[in-house]
Amino acid sequence: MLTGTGLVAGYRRGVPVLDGVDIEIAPGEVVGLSGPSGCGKSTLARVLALLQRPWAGQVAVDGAPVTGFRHSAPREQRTAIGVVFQQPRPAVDPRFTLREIVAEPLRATGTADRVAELADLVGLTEELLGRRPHEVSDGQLQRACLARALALRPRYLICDEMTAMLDASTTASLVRVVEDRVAADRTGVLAISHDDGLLERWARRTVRLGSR
Ligand SMILES: Nc1ncnc2c1ncn2[C@@H]1O[C@H](COP(=O)(O)OP(=O)(O)OP(=O)(O)O)[C@@H](O)[C@H]1O
Repeated sequence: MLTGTGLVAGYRRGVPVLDGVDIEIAPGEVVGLSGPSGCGKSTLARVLALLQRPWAGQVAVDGAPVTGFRHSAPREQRTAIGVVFQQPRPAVDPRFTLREIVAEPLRATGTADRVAELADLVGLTEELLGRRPHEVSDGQLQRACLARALALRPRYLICDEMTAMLDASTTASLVRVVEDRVAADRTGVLAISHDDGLLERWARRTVRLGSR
């Protein structure tokens, strides 16, 4: 279980964006997260992905409380949680090929086979893997970002508006990739979206963050 308990987080002193949020994502479960623009969905995503330290409250991964965030997050906990953001371009190094982007988390273990397997999973051809971000579409780049997020077989996956910039067919295809991971590996998913229709189809239950 990936849990957040009593989470308080924000950017300006004394103005919390999250003010006591509780959330839990079980293995094999897709939890939707919706709410008006600015209510803190991405902030919650970053806290649960261990990329931002909450001011108060606790994140726990499979029962183990998280003590460090960002670079001080323990590797075992950091790699248990994959994350995909809305905009793929700021999330990648523009000098890398798609192959290098997908292979980034694998550098320590270094398996070329795994890159081929991941590319196949998300529908990237060998030819696309050789291109750089400016030579591919947003949808193709987002496929690479999803493959990168799945590279280390995370137990939890946070999709922060992953498909908001994409057309209906690419959206359906990426949602299918994630659904397959849920079915095959019992990955727990937090699916953040403005699109209530998408969450209705995708999530077993949806948590709504209030407006401020
Ligand atoms: N880096 C930052 N510095 C200062 N304020 C920020 C920062 N990031 C977000 N905020 C503010 O925190 C609040 C919550 O932002 P957040 O991105 O978490 O909301 P959201 O629900 O994901 O919004 P959206 O649906 O528009 O993406 C907003 O008022 C936003 O302006």
